[in-house]
Amino acid sequence: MTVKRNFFVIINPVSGNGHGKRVWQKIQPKLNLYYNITFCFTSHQNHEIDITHEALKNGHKHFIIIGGDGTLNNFINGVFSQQNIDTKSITFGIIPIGTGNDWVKTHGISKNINKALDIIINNKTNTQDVGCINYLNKNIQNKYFINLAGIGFDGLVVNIVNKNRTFGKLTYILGAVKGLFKYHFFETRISLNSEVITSKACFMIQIGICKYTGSGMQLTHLANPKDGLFDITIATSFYKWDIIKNIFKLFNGKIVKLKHVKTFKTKRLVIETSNKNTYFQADGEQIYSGKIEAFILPNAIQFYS
Ligand SMILES: Nc1ncnc2c1ncn2[C@@H]1O[C@H](COP(=O)(O)OP(=O)(O)OP(=O)(O)O)[C@@H](O)[C@H]1O
Repeated sequence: MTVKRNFFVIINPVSGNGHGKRVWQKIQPKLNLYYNITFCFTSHQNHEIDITHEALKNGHKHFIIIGGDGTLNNFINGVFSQQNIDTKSITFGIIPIGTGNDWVKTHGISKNINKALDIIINNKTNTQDVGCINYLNKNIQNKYFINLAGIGFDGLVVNIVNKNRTFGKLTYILGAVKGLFKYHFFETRISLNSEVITSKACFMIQIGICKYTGSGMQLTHLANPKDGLFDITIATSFYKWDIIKNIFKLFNGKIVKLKHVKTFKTKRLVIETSNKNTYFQADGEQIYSGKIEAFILPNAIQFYS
């Protein structure tokens, strides 16, 4: 008789408009056939971090996340904010039930619950880079991300979307439309690859590991999650009309070809922004603003895909 492996399941019951509980009831019997399961529902925002710490302390190394990009991001932050367990020995799979589910798009992980579950059961693992944000002028814990971090317009959209996610797939589009009436340019100074880039009218900075954000937009469409490098996109002087005119280019990746958009590859950068009301986001979760250093941890996570 083969010994069943232990898996720890984290379920966000409010993710993607509250389907978590139902999805869990549906897949629990199948999971029990293959694994010894311990599970925990999140009860408040960022609870995933404490749950992950506790599970790792209790010897768990294999995880299944039932949630969206935010739930996954909090799990990753739980993994990297502890020192007891070697992060490279940890594996995770995802059942994507969120609103945007952008990270899974890069890796071709199905949004069909049964197919996503089969990917975990097939036991084939992959690795990718992890981004780390270090606050240089504030005493705030590092923030980790596995998809994209952004400053400016997309940070504002995340701020809007996090207040109301009741519109399903349209949530991010409606957030972007609302953002059009609220955004402002910010002043920035970016140091990367021995170069300094300055702008008095920056619209958005993207720090990409993967390709998709905001429910399918491609702002770093050449990103390779395994090359040890960030894909940086910097858009300046983008006025309302420029956004409306180029809306389709946001989704097909051609946005990076416009004259106000510059792209770079780097493994480290430092960003300073002037305006206190400039929003920052990581994997669709709003994070603190400030002077930041972002650097990459090459192939630092192992997941089922
Ligand atoms: N019980 C809870 N009550 C309120 N918020 C919670 C709870 N559990 C987790 N959260 C928070 O919900 C947030 C959003 O979760 P998640 O991103 O997975 O779903 P989503 O926003 O619908 O999907 P996506 O990010 O893919 O668009 C996360 O910040 C998470 O910490």
